[in-house]
Amino acid sequence: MAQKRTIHSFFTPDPKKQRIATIADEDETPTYSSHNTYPFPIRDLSKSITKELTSLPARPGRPVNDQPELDLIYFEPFIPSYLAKDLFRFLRSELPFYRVEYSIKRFGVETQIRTPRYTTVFGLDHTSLFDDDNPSIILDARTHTRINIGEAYPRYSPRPIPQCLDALRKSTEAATNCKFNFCLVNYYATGSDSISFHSDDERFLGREPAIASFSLGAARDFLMKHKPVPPPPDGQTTVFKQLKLLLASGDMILMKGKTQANWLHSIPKRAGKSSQYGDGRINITFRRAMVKGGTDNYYNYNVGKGPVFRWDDTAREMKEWKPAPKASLERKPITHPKPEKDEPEKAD
Ligand SMILES: O=C(O)CCC(=O)C(=O)O
Ligand SMILES: [Fe+2]
Repeated sequence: MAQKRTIHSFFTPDPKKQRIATIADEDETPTYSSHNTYPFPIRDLSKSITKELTSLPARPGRPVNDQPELDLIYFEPFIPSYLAKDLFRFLRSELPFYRVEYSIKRFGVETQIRTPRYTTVFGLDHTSLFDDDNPSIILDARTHTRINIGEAYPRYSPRPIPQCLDALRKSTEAATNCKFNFCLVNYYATGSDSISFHSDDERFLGREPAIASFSLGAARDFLMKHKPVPPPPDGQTTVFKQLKLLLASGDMILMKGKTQANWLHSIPKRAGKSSQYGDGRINITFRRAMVKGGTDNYYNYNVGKGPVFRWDDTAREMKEWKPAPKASLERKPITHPKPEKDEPEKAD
């Protein structure tokens, strides 16, 4: 059910409120979303920000549908800029990222592909549910009986959407009247990171999928072009215009209807000056996968089997992240079980 919106929610909030609603509220003890599939616990948004997300979008969306089979709603912005800036920094610091490599057959030759951006993903397809009381348990969505995760999802164990992204998912669902069970995140570290022309038209998304796509951080061009069409028998060719939208921090594009079946989109590499955020940009997409194959596909291409990366605020870049080594048995003071007074609490 869509939440009811008040008229004032369509205006940018009053600047006084901006100071109160900070992401990491100093007076609040932080809480975390934890799960056995997460490399580390993921910090939750403060209560005030979580509440503020329920009153979005900052502006109503405008339809962009002036070309054949193009069906977009453009929220400019969905998230007001002061909040988008905090959310960008928060998510960049708190989420685990991956730089996935995989191989595909290109013209019959096995080719190694390195994804030219950092990615991460959370969610579970429509056939299953995380148990609300114990998210390490997955239930069959129809019968609500426990499923064997290793049998149903043999390659990757699904990850629940952490609170910091789930709050935005709920707000997006209320604003669009669409349902989403997946959240994919891209981090473009510099202008050299990109995504090439593609459409999100996988069968596991069902017919006419709706995809909500958020931008945070540096502005980047979003290009759209129509898929090639066979020439009609009368020889007349339709001319499609290519679209170029400069996506700014806080903007959201809802792609729906026939868009994915007929149009391609990309974020090309870009040269030139950095914005106030440096070159970093986060893209968040909410989607709805219908079958188990979709879950496997999303984890395979957005998490993979490689190392975890985490933002390092001193180095100001993503660094490979490794769990802190556990104190090994040999290092435990077996002969003197009581630690010395000035021994640090943690061995590592
Ligand atoms: O970064 C973006 O705006 C687009 C990302 C995208 O198209 C995708 O992840 O499928
Ligand atoms: Fe896409």
